Amino acid sequence: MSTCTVRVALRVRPFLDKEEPKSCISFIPNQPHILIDQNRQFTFDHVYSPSVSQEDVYQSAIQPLFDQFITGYNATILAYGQTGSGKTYSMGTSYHQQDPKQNGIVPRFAENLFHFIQTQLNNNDMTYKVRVSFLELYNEDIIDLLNINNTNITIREDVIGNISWSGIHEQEVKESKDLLNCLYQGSIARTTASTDMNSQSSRSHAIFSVTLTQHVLSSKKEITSKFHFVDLAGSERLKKTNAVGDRAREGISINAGLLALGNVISALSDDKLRGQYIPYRNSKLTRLLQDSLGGNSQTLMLACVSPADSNQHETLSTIKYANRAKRITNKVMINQQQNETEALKEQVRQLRQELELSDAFIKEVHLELDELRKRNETLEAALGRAKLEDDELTLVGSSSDENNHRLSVPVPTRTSSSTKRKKKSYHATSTRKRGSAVASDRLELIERQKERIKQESLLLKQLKASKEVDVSKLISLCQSSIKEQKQLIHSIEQIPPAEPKNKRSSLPQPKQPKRIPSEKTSHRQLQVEMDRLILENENISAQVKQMGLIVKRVFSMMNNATISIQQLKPILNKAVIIHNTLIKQKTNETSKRSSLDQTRSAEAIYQDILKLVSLDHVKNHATCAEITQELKQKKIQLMREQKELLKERKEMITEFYNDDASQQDGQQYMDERIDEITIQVDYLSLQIQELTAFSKPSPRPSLADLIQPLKENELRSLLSLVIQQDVIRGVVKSSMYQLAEETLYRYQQGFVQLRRLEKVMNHHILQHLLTSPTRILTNGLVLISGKK
Ligand SMILES: Nc1ncnc2c1ncn2[C@@H]1O[C@H](COP(=O)(O)OP(=O)(O)OP(=O)(O)O)[C@@H](O)[C@H]1O
Repeated sequence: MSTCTVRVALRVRPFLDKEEPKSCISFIPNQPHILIDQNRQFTFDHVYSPSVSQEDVYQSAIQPLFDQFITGYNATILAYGQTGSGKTYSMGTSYHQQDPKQNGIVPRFAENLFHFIQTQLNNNDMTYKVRVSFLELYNEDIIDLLNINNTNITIREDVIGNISWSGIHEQEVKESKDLLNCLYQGSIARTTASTDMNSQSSRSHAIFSVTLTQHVLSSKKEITSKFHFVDLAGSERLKKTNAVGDRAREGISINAGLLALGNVISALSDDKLRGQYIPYRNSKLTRLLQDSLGGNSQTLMLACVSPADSNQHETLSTIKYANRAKRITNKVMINQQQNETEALKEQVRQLRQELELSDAFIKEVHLELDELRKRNETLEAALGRAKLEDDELTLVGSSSDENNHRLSVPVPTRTSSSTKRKKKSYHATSTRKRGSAVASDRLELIERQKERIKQESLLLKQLKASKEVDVSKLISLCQSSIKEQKQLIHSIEQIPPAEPKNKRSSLPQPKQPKRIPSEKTSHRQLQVEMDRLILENENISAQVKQMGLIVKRVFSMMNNATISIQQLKPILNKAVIIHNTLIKQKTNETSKRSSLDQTRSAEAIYQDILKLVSLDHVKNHATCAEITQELKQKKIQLMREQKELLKERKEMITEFYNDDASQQDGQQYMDERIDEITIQVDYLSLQIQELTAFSKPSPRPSLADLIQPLKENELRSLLSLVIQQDVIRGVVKSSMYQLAEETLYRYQQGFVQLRRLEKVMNHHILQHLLTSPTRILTNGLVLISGKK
């Protein structure tokens, strides 16, 4: 594995007819630098002026990536820039150019790739397979542009962190023409619309991917590499495009995605943040591009800008964005799949390595265990001595049991030898009891240790005999062994100080016999060790607490509005699927005219119910209300911040009134920050709107209202369903109600789905249905059927 930084190319398009030819950018001949606004200089890997041809761009920036791609490395080109800045033109992902000179990157790449494969035809040891896919990310929905009906796309991350998209339709292509056909077909399906800034503006992010699999027949090696061509939607400012309605909504979603991408780029390019949490999961765009940013891919950012003075703000913003991306480092490797023998050899090598590690580890454990045994022995000896000494002290310092209890002023007396014996045996018993409890704990731990060592040896023997062995089990055994050893130390060190000390405190203290220095040392050592353990314990607790805080933060992040909406989405999608199935079945039934009316009105009711369930009840769900509340608060907070910033901006401008450069800098920063916050506020407004939209309509039809106008047979359809599901549970047969079985089945299916969702949100509606007048009818019907 090697590392490489993200390369950045800046391309300045020519002026468009509608633009006043006043430029905000100047170039330094033969140097990859640009000057914007006369005084701000930026340097990139490549800088292309408007006169640079498509061919030159390809040769200088893309060809090196292509060369890496055919060697087995993943590659990505990210076209970024404001709307109308030339991203699609440069990538060639949308237009079928009449003039081949105008061909963009993808058509040139296709030519290049199949030319390469052609040149390899003489090599009988190699076979090549090319597959393409085309994804669109529109309003946070992933759309498969080569199979619009495909809704199964998921993003996965494997154990070593590689990202793959599964479920996407991949089309195998045999020649350049096929590849371009897929590109054009997908481009047609891509969402474009006219905005004030571009008559053919891409309103979504699009990723066209080419996968090359090279098969080496002799060694059965397989090398698979992917090339992603990412055409990001325009990074326009909403105000500037005069976008309203759906366009504004798209704009917010686009900007939110780009903002998340910007945050990932910032996190990856900030040296201080390197190795820390990268917010890939904040949007689908960043999740899809995770490998291309900081992952296993050679990446080129193609930053497209307009030279027009009127676009200076956006141009500068794009340049700054690209400037940050320069600092990202990716970790790249050839994606090679070995044949089975090689894979097994590799596995054996890894196992050997693990075995060596385990061996060393077990040796260490044994050494530690020996050490512990020795310490245990020393401590036991010390304990024995302490016990003896305590017994002696007790004998010297206390009177008989009787005297102890009877005398208010205890008189130290010299005890007879029989009392002494009694006393000695009493204390010996109590100390023994205490000691034996601790000792039995310790013995148990030692026994367990022995047992574990046996198990470890067995596993080791198996390992040596090359039998299949669970290395992780071995490691876990060793780990628990260490844990128990710690417990053992703890148990040894936890032996309470001799109890008589406390007893003696209320009695006149006899003269303490001199302690042997070695014991003092051992007690001191014990104390030091205990202090160390306490400190260690405190440290661990602090770490656990910190982890807890992090987990809490992650949970709270996961609980944010976007994710909650996403959690709700599948539920709503299910409702849509049920609805679609109904419509499909309805069209199949057109011949059955007699049942059509009934189907239609029952279906309308069913749809209304779905609406109530999927929208109203979702919106009114407690969690949803909480989220809405949180969002509202967040919005208020952001609006406050927005207000503060505006104030700050005003003050700053006044403060730097005499200093043009500082004034512009401050204004620029503030504008960007305000933009970011505006995007967030817009986004939140939209979410709040979505969440609250359906709780407003008045008067809202209740289920009773819905059921009221039903004809008898329609009511029966609905009732039979309720009866089937909730009351009789299959005892009453559908034929009793003269319902076409198909109709009943259909409704049943629908309600089964609703029933599944009941736990989440649907309780009220079913409750209502069962307690409404239908309940009485239901009971009546049940009575009639005589099957109560
Ligand atoms: N280097 C260039 N040479 C000639 N014409 C260009 C160049 N770059 C862009 N254009 C023209 O500028 C217009 C806008 O370009 P394009 O549609 O590629 O922008 P975009 O960045 O993809 O916009 P959006 O994000 O809205 O899709 C098109 O008419 C295109 O032909």
